[in-house]
Amino acid sequence: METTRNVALSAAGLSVRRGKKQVLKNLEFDVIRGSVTGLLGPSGGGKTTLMRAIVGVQAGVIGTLTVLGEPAGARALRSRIGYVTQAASVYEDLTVTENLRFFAKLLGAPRAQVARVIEQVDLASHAGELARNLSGGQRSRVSLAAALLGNPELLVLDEPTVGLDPVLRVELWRLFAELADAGTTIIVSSHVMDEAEHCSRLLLLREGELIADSSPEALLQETHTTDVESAFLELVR
Ligand SMILES: Nc1ncnc2c1ncn2[C@@H]1O[C@H](COP(=O)(O)OP(=O)(O)OP(=O)(O)O)[C@@H](O)[C@H]1O
Repeated sequence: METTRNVALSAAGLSVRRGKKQVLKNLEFDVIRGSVTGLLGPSGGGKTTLMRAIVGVQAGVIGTLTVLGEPAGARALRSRIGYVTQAASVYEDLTVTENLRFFAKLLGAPRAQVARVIEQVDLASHAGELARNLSGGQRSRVSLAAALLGNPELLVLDEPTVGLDPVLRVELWRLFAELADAGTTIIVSSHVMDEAEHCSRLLLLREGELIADSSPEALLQETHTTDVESAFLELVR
């Protein structure tokens, strides 16, 4: 049994209805602080909806969802959570540094953190470039850098590795591991099953249901498979 202090997230009887459709169905899980949890599953499975519920921007949430000891959506959580959506939010006519200075000001984060977060996402050589001239992957890293300002305790990242080349992908996973080692809890979604190996814990969502809640190693063992893609296929058979 985990102590409450060690639990970053706790969901019980968590359901979400969007329009006529029930898109999350009675989810039950805990996430331990300082872990990297992968939210995996096919498109439309409910990953983004679950992330939106965790950060408190999803309507129609039923059940219990406790985040860092507070009910999801509580005002006190705003500065404690960093959220990166699939669509990068950057100002086109500002440079990378100017974008981050702006976000630091909004958050009340020290300006001195700007250079650090730019370094963390490997954009130092592009710091003076206008956002409009960046590639898609570079823009999404600006959003990630903004989410790192203020040292949030929980990072919620929706498909952060989409559009990145393999080298950058590996570097980003290394950064996530370092942040987790330092105590940050990370929830990261992906529909690339291979990325599961970088997570300490996997939550597999399919059509709104949690079909696995396991470590990558245990999942492979339980399903007698050698990769997460095959494990997933085995589970849905
Ligand atoms: N605004 C909305 N109104 C009604 N239903 C929605 C809305 N947005 C998403 N849905 C439905 O909710 C379900 C889950 O969508 P969600 O975006 O959470 O899935 P996902 O696993 O993140 O998919 P993807 O990997 O494609 O981003 C889908 O069936 C989708 O059609």
